[in-house]
Amino acid sequence: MYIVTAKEMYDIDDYTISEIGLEGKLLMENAGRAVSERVIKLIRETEPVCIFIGAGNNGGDGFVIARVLLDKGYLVQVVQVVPDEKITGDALFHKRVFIQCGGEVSYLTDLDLIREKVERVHVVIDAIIGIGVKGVLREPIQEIVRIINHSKACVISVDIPSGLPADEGIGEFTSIQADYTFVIAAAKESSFMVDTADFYGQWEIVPIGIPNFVFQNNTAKRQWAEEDFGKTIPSRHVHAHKGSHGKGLIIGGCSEMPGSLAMATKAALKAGAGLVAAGTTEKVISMIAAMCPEATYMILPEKDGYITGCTASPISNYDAIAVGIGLGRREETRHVVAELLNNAPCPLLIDADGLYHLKYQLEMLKQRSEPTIITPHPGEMAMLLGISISDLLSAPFHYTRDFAKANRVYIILKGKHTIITSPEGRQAMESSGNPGLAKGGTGDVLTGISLAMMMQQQELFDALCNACFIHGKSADIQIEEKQTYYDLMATDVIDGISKVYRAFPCKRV
Ligand SMILES: NC(=O)C1=CN([C@@H]2O[C@H](COP(=O)(O)OP(=O)(O)OC[C@H]3O[C@@H](n4cnc5c(N)ncnc54)[C@H](O)[C@@H]3O)[C@@H](O)[C@H]2O)[C@@H](O)CC1
Ligand SMILES: Nc1ncnc2c1ncn2[C@@H]1O[C@H](COP(=O)(O)OP(=O)(O)O)[C@@H](O)[C@H]1O
Ligand SMILES: [K+]
Repeated sequence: MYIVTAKEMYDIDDYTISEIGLEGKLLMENAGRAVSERVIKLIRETEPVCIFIGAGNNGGDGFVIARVLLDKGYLVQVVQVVPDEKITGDALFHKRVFIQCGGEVSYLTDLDLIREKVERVHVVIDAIIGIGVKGVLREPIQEIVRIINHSKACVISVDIPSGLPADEGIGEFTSIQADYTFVIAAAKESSFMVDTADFYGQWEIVPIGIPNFVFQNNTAKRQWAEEDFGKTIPSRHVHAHKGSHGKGLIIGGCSEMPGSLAMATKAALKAGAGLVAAGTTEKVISMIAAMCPEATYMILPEKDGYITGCTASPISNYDAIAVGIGLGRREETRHVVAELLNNAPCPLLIDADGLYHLKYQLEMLKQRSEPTIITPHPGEMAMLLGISISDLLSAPFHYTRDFAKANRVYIILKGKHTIITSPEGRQAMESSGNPGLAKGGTGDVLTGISLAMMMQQQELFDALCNACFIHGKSADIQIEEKQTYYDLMATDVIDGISKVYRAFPCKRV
């Protein structure tokens, strides 16, 4: 599934029409038919339907839907909310076809009449405005939207709830509140944003015949799905030995936060790392060694229970290093992150307190020759950017892409929809997981899984997407099988990793 801005969608449509030769009328027919098929599954023929139609191509889709429903025997009324002369091009073509098939169209301006109509129908199909919306809805459309939103009818939007912007980062709008939205061809950014997602109601993408490569050439954003995990997760060779699956080091922990290191270490081993060492203070080692007997330990210098350095120890023979969890935010500890940024000769993942230390030395990111990965939650990402969390969440694709490109870093921005970004600006959204994960320690588990994935034979970007997939799916399976959103613990997510591998078996060579 691809994720697009309005401009990207228009480019995709234009290319399909002008270069491939699938005419706009045909795409509109496909769109209207695809939506109708879904509508027919949702509503009965006896339920009166009113289709509201606006001036653009979204309205054109509405005329196709009206024709298909009329033909199937549905009780369809069509209300045009703009005068006849505004209906042009492909939309006018499909309006004429609808009328030729016996359809009737009424242009209504009287808001009382519209209110009466809406009160009498069971279903409203909203084909007023699609991705072409500019600014806040003008009157009388704004009032019509208000009437529809106040009615008891089930509201089904075509492509996008009318009035809602397709792109992230647009603050001011008025919108239809849909119960269902059938999104045409590709997901729009706004369907994932905290402030806009709910307007869609339940939503689903309907394909309209645009070839895959056209999406690939026009957008760098997509959803990471089960099939992607299945295709990219590396096999475990029958002749494998522990060195085949990576030797990782996790540096973190302090006297007050020993558990986070234990969980990350355990998660890394459970997710498939061959060897994992935990680098921390002597005291923390004595606290956690029994929790994770499979790991090895590296004693690091400390002051008052906090790590103060790491490069005096042998860090050169690891395939990947993670730093930051449970590290603490003391100034003496900052040096640990600086040492690793300077010297880690392998992919370096920075999480949690490590990100606070990174803020003071961001310029070092560009100097690294090996990849760096950061795994912030929105609070940490906003801190790194120097903006508010709400600003970040209004346009997360934009902010993370700019930061990743400017600092040559991979980012996992965690949340309900986690966004993974490469230094080139490629972006994937990974949406598994559930509110049970909103609990301390689950981020540490993701760090461990990510470290394990970074050391397997797969592209780094895919590795990070797969780590998020394993983490979220593990939580989902635990909730399906035994736990609830209340009692899911980070350690349960570690246990669930086995279930993910069982449910989605990896290839074996
Ligand atoms: N070939 C294509 O481009 C295809 C487009 N499709 C549909 O076409 C839609 C996009 O069509 P358009 O580009 O014609 O745009 P829309 O139909 O989304 O909206 C444009 C119309 O809305 C009016 N409008 C915009 N902002 C307004 C505001 N604030 N208040 C009141 N009126 C406002 C404009 O004056 C214009 O008449 C998609 O969402 C999708 O439903 C599909 O039919 C598939 C093929
Ligand atoms: N409501 C939610 N739905 C899905 N995933 C969630 C939700 N809340 C949290 N998560 C996931 O849980 C993890 C929390 O990480 P983080 O905030 O760093 O936790 P901590 O540092 O306390 O371990 C992230 O992977 C995030 O994507
Ligand atoms: K619409």
